Amino acid sequence: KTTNIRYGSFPFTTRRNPIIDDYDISSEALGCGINGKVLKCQHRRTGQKCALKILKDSVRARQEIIMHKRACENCQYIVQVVDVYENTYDFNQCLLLVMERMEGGELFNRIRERTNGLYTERDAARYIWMIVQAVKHLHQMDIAHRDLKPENLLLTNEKNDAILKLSDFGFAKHGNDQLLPLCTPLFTPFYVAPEILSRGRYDKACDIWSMGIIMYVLLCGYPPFFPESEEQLSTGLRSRIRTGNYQFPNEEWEHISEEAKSTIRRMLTVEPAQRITIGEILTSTWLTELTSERPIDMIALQDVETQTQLEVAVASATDIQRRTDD
Ligand SMILES: c1cc2nc(N[C@H]3CCCNC3)c3c(n2n1)NCC3
Repeated sequence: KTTNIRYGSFPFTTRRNPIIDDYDISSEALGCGINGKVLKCQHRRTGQKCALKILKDSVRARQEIIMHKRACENCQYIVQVVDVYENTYDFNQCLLLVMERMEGGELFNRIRERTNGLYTERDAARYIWMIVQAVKHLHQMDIAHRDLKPENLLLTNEKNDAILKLSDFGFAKHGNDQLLPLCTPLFTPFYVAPEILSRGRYDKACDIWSMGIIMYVLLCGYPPFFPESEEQLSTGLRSRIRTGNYQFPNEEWEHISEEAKSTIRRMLTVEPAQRITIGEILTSTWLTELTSERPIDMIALQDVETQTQLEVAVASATDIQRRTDD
C-alpha cells in the first residue's frame, strides 16, 4: 500500500479512477512548459478532443489546478478545465489536468510564423481585447495571473477568427491569500509594511505591465526590453526594465497610431500605483475605436437606405412620367 501523502484537498470532486479508463492519451505533445508537457488526449465515449497536463502532486500543483478551475468558470477567454484526476504512477502521486484542446497553438508561435511578425492595429486590438476580457475576469475575482506571456495565450484554431484564451495558472495568486495571517485576530498591524497591504493590487498591476509588453510585440514583432548579451537577465536589461527605458524605433513604429503608443506607455508605467488599470484599458480610445462593432453592418445599412431612396426616386419619377403622359 503506497503511503498516500495528502498535499491538501480540492474544493471540487476529482476522479480517482485511472484516467485511461476514460481518455485515450497520445504521446504526441501539444506543447511543453517549465512544469511539464501538454499531451493530446481524447475522451473515449464522447470523442471530445482535449489537452492533458500531468503534474507531480504537490501543494503548488494543487494551487495551480484550484486557481485554473476557479478562474475558467464563466469566462470564455480562459482555457476551460474539463476534468481533474488524482492517479498514482509507479508510486508517484500525480494530478492530471484535462483541458479543452486549443488547436491553434500558442500566440507566441503565431507571432513568430508571421512573415514580418507584425499585426495590423485592428488584429492586435482584437487579441488585446480578448486578453483584457480574461484579465478583467481574473482581477474582478481578486486573482492575479502573474505569468502573462504569448506562450500562455492559446488560439482555438488556425483561422484568423480564432478566439484567444489564457492558460497556465502556475503563478496565479488570490489577492488576500498571503494576507491570511494579517486577518487573524492575533495579528498586530503595527509592524506591517505598506507594500504588504497593497501586495494584492501590485500583483494585479504586474499583469497590466505584461499586457503592455504583449501589445508592443504584437505591433512590431520584437519586445521593448531585450537582453543585449546572451545572458538572460543582464544588469543592463534589469535596469532598463526598472527605469522603463525603452523606445518606439521609427522603422516599425512611425505608421502606428499615437493612441496605440500612449496606451502602451500607460501600461509600461514603472510605478504600479500610476499604471493604467484594466477598467481604464477597456474604455481607452485605442481599444474602443478598433474593436467597436465593425462598421460593415453600418455600410450595409447605408446601402439598404440608398437602395430604398433610389427605388422611391425611380417610383416617383415614373409616377410623374405617367401623369404627364396621361
Ligand atoms: C490546451 C492547453 C494547451 N497548452 C498548450 N501548451 C502549453 C505549454 C506550456 C506553456 N503554455 C502552453 C497547447 C495547447 N493547449 N490546449 N494546444 C497547443 C499547445
